[in-house]
Amino acid sequence: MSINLRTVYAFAREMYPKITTEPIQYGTAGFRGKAEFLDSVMFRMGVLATLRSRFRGGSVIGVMITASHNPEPDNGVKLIDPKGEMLEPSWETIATDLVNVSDQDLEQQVAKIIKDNQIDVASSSHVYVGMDNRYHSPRLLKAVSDGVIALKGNVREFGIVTTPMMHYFVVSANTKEAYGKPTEEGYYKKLISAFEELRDGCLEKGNYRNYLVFDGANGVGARKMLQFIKRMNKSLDITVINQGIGSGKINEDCGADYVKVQQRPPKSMPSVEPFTRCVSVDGDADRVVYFFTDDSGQFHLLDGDRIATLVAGYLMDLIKSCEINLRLGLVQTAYANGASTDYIENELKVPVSCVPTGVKHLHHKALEYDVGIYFEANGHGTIVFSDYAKSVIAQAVTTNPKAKTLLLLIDLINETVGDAISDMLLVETILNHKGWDVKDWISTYNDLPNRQLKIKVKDRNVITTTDAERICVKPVGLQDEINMAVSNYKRGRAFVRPSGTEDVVRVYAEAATKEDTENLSYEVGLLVQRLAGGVGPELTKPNNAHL
Ligand SMILES: CC(=O)N[C@H]1[C@@H](OP(=O)(O)O)O[C@H](CO)[C@@H](O)[C@@H]1O
Ligand SMILES: [Mg+2]
Repeated sequence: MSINLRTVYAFAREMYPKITTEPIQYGTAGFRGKAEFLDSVMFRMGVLATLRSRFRGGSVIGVMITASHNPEPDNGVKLIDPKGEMLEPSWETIATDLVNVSDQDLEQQVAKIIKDNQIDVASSSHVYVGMDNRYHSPRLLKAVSDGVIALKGNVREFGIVTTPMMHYFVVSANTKEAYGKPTEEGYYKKLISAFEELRDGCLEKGNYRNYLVFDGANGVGARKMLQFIKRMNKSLDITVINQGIGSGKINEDCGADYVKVQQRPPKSMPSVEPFTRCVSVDGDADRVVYFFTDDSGQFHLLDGDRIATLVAGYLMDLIKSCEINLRLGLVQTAYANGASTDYIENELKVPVSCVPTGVKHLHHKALEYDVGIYFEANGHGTIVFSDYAKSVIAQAVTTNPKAKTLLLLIDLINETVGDAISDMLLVETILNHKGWDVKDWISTYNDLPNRQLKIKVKDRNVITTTDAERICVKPVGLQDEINMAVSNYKRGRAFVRPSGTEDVVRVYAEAATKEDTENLSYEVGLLVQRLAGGVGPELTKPNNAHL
């Protein structure tokens, strides 16, 4: 097979010209931005995925087109490596360089990647591509596929799928189907069979009821949940809201990010019995949070930290009862509620570590344990089992029937990446086995009140951080001022960092009371505006501000 790089250049210039010189960076979760500027980025990512596949000996590389929790006009793209991990960091730089060169320099840049990485361009290449349900996604998917075709790679289009489904397809294909069948039906079948076997016909137990409300964020998660319901043997009774039909916009006033950050139910929430379990996922269904309203109308959130602690407690007990010895560990980020970290360390007595934001960091750290549980507070996470853990569990099944539950859990969990639907089915399994309702679940510890703010600044990269983003290094002096502010609040903690997905600086604050939290976040927000070049509107002063 011969490849003429001229064709790539001609293709790009004719069909996907670069229409902006604004630099774009491969961030926390790939490239993100306004959809109208992304055609050339998509074409080039198709090209890069093809090269990456050749570099990895013809293994399947995945490309997912989505902007996850971002508003509807945004879109984005991320690459999935052969084992289902996020793209290797050194290739993030290659990706950034490739999308930022001019059309004229594209041919030379592609040649450079081939040369630097000694890629055999005549070898075979396989790329899987999928997209969320944004109206501009089909156009962008075509651009990715054209990028693959320009380099004579093989492309398989999966249409509208969730991000975790794409990870599952890639791993299934690269393990020659040992992980599952790389099809939509294969995915449903794997999860549903494990879930139903774990229920074993027992749909309600103790305080656990079989009913829940599912907020699909008007995204792909809603569509897929409806497909799950069709295939499940009534093992869960689910009402799906924000299905993405009609006028609802993706993530607008609904979905996991809205519910977590605003700390309130989606605007379109129907009236339900107090204490009904409600679930919200984000636009590409890789995050999940639970929430409920009590009998006085008060909203309560059960976020990623709650899911992580529930899973850790349950798995620890189960492993113990199987009489096997496995090293279990939990990974969080700085956004984890301080009360959850205390609970993990002091009550569960499980080792816990803190890493920078972004699933790639959490996943990597979790691989150090036999059973590694990782969740971002926003509900993005999963559990990974080492090969050693899997063999010990498989061995235990021969002598202890309880180990069968562990084996089924491994099938239910999408180990490749955080998966909102798989995580939800896991939580439902655990609550069902324990006979727990949301009151039992939330009573394990009390969250510290917390608040996140987004601050607009001229250039968010003036902020740099260290110690898993908990300490701000630049601008000089900002951290000292934050420390001073924090010292005035009981159980106070605050940090700032530039977002990797939005053009904002994020402020996080927690403290013993809601009032203190509001004040602390406001104070730190003002500090960022003053010392890091704030350009946004004046911050709203909390009612009780003492400043
Ligand atoms: C505070 C927060 O929720 N940050 C999110 C958000 O990253 P930022 O870099 O903070 O924009 O999007 C990431 C991708 O979805 C997710 O991994 C991360 O947790
Ligand atoms: Mg997402």
